[in-house]
Amino acid sequence: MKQISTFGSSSYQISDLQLLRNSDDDAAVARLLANCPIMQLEAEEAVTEASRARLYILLRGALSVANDTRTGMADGTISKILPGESVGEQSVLDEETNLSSITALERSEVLVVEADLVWQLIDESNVLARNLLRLLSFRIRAANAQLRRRQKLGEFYRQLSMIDGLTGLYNRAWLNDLLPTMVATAHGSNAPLALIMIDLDHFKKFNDSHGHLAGDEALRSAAQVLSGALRPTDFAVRYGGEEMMVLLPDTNGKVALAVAERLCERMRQAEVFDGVRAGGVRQPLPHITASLGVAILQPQQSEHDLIQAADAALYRAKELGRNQVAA
Ligand SMILES: Nc1nc2c(ncn2[C@@H]2O[C@H](COP(=O)(O)OP(=O)(O)OP(=O)(O)O)[C@@H](O)[C@H]2O)c(=O)[nH]1
Repeated sequence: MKQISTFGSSSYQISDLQLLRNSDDDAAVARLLANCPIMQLEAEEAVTEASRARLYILLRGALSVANDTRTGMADGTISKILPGESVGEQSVLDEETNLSSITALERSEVLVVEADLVWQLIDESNVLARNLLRLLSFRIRAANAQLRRRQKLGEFYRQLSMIDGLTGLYNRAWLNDLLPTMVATAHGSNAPLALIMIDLDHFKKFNDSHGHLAGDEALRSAAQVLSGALRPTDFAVRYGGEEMMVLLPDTNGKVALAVAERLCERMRQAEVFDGVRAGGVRQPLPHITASLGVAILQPQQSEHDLIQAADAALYRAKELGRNQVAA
């Protein structure tokens, strides 16, 4: 980076500098800038002493600015600065180190304005203050818009991380997040909460006989039975390998048992097909069955104990011969 002239001895005009455009008195502003150096950078050359609080106004070429490279706040944003635009306003206003790293994308010429002079310009000509306010307001709006986009994206990924990839049901992370709240809500409002634990029968044998991929298809069919048979206020969760769970808010024991019976029947009737074969023909596989255990949240009961109660009921259904419901 080498000095090639000063603003006063160059042919650049105040109108070339966005931050100083539309002043009442260009000549007065030009006088203040007269001794400011114009530095030349070769392509890929970095601005030296970029950390000093200074204003850099690009006159020719293009700069790349990577934000906040050393604070850990770096968000990977890289901006391209074009002639007339500036870098470093924020650090001058904050009287802090400039944490951007500035590099020339091609041979460039940069006007360097020291922080003291920026303040003098603000004091003596309100054009800089006015343009700075406009610029900062634009940046706040852009930053807010970016923040909103990121929040949306974050929420999207958060929700995605709560869904089981194979079945599309909620996963264990969702359960850990939501069940304590559901239990607390039920206790708080004295409303019943039912939990049905579902486990496919002899699933190991199914896998062994038809292959793991067919087993996956069976899990998907079972999940479809659950999602297709529930009210919008109910939730179906893949609890573990071939264990699933249904949560029914505002549902008493009698109704929960009826729902479990319905699920058991639909599970029995669900068709499972092999994966797509050559020629597109999908082979039907033997039907799967499931055992279901029903539990209703008792006063003072924790979510952990509620799950255990449903698990114990499921165990009884298995003991009684599988393909049935127990409470
Ligand atoms: N295909 C497939 N199989 C799975 C998946 N998760 C767990 N399994 C299988 O599910 C089987 C569960 O077997 P077990 O726990 O012995 O129970 P089971 O054979 O269903 O017998 P019972 O529950 O007593 O009726 C195991 O063979 C697991 O490998 C999965 O995502 N896909």
